[in-house]
Amino acid sequence: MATAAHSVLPELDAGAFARWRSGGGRVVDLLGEARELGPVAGFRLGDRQVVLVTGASQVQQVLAKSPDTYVKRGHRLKPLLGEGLLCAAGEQWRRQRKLLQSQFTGRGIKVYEPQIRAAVAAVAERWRAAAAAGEVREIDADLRYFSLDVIWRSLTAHPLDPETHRRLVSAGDGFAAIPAFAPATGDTAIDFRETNEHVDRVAERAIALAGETDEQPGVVRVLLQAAAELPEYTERLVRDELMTVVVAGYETTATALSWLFLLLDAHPEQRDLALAAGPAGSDGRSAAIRALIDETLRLYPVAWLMPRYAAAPDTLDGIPIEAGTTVLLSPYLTHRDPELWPDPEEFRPQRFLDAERRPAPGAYLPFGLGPRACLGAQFAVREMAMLLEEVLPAFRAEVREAPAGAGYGLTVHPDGPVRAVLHATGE
Ligand code: HEM
Repeated sequence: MATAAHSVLPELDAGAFARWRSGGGRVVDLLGEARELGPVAGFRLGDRQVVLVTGASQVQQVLAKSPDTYVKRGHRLKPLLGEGLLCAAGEQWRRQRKLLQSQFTGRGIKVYEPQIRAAVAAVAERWRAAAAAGEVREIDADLRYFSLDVIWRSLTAHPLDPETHRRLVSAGDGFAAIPAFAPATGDTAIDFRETNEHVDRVAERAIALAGETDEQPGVVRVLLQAAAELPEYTERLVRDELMTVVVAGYETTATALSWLFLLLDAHPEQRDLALAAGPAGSDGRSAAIRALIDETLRLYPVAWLMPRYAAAPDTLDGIPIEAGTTVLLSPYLTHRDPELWPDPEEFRPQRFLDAERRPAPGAYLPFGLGPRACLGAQFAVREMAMLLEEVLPAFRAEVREAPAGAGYGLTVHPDGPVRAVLHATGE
């Protein structure tokens, strides 16, 4: 909460950034150091002021209460996704969001459930064969395939084909080259031509395939209708929006699922507890599975760093914020704040089952908060839950090779393949 008396921004000393940089440290370590200074803390990048906001009420203020003060300006994905929803701003963003919102409400996503179910069945079939053969599988690759298949089927009513899969995996390598926070690492411009070529071809294919079905799937239909009626919906914008949905929803969901299987491997009792919470399809089982998802996203909120730009002066926690300041929010650091989350490093899904202890506003934000919160949050949770409802009772994934740690790029991700043997358990 803003107070009348102004305090001074606690800042990392001038040498901290230089020391961190020359030591080849990770961005998360620098930010972790800043977080120790308080809920609102700063450091300087050359002549640029950066303010890290991790306190719950201040996060709430930036994202939910004052979204017109703290705006998105540019986006790390803009060279690839152009004016798509993730990168758009101002009035244009508002119009675009309104158009797609109806497709992603609780009711809107019901339409996609048969497509999700088909993608779940394909994973279960692959895992059944792998379990029978005792094969070691890269389950992170299976989960990426699954989340792409879900989006592709939802957009086009067709299963993912090998050509599209190949193009999207290549494009994904282009996205992976994007640093967590470009100014911090000083990286030079990346050449996105090849990635954009893949993205263009995939968008063309999505539109062509969606046109083959009589009943065009929701998102594509809505976009093509807009293109026919509204001059601002150019061919390029339709492409940007379609690819935004694919890109924003693919790696994020797959990465969250990879973390979930790694956490369950380290805490096998949590799988047993979730299955014991009630029979298949019961409310108890659903709530327990939802808690596994929520707790995974608390420890590993895939979009772990969200930049904003102060378009006007403001006060945060009594600290004046000048217009032009870069403001960083980190769900990852907020979710691991011991003042907000007891024993924050522990994987304890039960904390989400206790209705009396709802997180404070601003303390939990794996999907962001406020008007720019994730468009696909309900879709992502539904997709993850439908997969888990099917595969958790049927298989236990025994991880044979786990990555050494986390990579902190555009997403926080396991920094290597997750190799596992699947044991058929057949509930
Ligand atoms: C576990 C999975 C996911 C996570 C953790 C996640 C996280 C996020 C976060 C944190 C934001 C806000 C970024 C910011 O405020 O700067 C966001 C925005 C967005 N997400 Fe997701 N997301 C996920 C899945 C999806 C899916 C499945 C879709 C689409 C089907 C999607 C589409 C979008 C879009 C379009 C935006 C931009 C919204 C806007 O600016 O109006 N996301 N996501």
